[in-house]
Amino acid sequence: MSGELSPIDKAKFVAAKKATEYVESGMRVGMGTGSTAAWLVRCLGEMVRDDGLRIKGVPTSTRTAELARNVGIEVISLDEAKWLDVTIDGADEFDGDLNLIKGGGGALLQEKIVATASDRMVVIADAGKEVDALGAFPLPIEVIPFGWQTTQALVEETLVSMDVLGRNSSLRMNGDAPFVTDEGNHILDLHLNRIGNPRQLALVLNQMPGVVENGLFIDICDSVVVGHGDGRVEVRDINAGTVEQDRLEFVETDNLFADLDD
Ligand SMILES: O=C(CO)[C@H](O)[C@H](O)COP(=O)(O)O
Repeated sequence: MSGELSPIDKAKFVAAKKATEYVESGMRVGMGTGSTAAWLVRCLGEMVRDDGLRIKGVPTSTRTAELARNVGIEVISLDEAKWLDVTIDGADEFDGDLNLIKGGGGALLQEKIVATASDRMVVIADAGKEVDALGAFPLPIEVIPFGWQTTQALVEETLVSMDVLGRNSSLRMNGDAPFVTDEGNHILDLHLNRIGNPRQLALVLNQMPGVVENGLFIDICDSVVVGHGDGRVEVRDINAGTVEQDRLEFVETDNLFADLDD
């Protein structure tokens, strides 16, 4: 790959690299979706090829499955794995209770199923993803295509009645057509600004007909590895707060960049 990585990509890389410490040979590993999770998959692929790491990976999207196979990770389905030792994934926002907004990449449904089927969920994120209160990032909800506009109206009406939303949601697009998830559904992005009670909102959303899943991950994440552009990383733990601070070097290897080559 030509050119220097941006500070944000370095931050994502060091978070991902640090999180590989949660992975040992023989484990079944859930692998997230997005640009940070892609660094994790590349790092694990390098360890499989160069260090003899033996893992079975369960991807959370077709994109991640393709990348994992390309870097030499054995890919199995969640039903083959049945239960996972650890899932490592990115996030769009995390708060002080390690609750998350996910789904910016549109893979929230598989991501939530996989994370919930894991002994441990580790989030990897650059420092800019940390917030006091969730909601500045638009909250994605996955809805079935049938009657999606009726579902959107129901969601908006309900949220207005809860004083959460001023009728501000949008259908996610992919060019001129609605974005379609791996499950064949659409995504509505809810522009909320600030979510006062994420736990209640997650429950309310999932009770609505037509809503398949929402991007609030409540009480699912166990640890967050926060990366900085200068190589510093911090590990936050749900029970123990910040448990570790470290600094990693960014080492460019051809293997790591194989899928990024022009
Ligand atoms: O939830 C996700 C995909 O559905 C991603 O983890 C989230 O959008 C973060 O992505 P990135 O690492 O590219 O910032």
